[in-house]
Amino acid sequence: MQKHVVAIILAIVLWQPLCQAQVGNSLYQQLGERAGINELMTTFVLEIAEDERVIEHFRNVDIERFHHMLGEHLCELTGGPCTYTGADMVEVHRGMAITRSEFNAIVENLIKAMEHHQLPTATQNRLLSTLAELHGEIVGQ
Ligand code: HEM
Repeated sequence: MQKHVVAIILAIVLWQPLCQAQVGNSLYQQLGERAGINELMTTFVLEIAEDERVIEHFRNVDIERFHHMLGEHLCELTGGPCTYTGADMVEVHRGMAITRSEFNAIVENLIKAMEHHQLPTATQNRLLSTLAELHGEIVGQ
């Protein structure tokens, strides 16, 4: 009996730092911090540029600013040490009448970019679910 108690206490003591390490492992870190996000956004923007389904929206966009703002936004959103200085999501997408299919096309582009950078599936899913929460602020505005 005493052996079991010791084993349980040992398991708890050993398990705790493991759990704490996971909490510290932010999505920002999993994406490779600012440099990783920057590279991911470069590939993402290139994917968008080749996508006939959405390219019309980006015809007159300052791509350099767009790329920078995307990175800043993602950095803040994933727990990184950044302050997003761009426009509010509803405000910037207002009047674009973005459809669900267009939103899905953008998500597909992001998945392609994440695959290109060989991000683990768990990291990809974490990012996708974070962005899915923005759906209502972007589609149909
Ligand atoms: C989760 C999905 C999305 C996120 C997180 C997102 C985020 C952003 C961010 C951070 C900006 C920069 C704002 C600024 O310059 O101040 C932006 C701009 C823009 N977004 Fe999105 N966006 C998303 C989906 C979409 C979709 C689906 C489309 C169209 C198919 C789209 C079209 C645009 C365009 C055209 C701009 C440039 C606006 C301009 O500079 O005038 N976005 N978006």
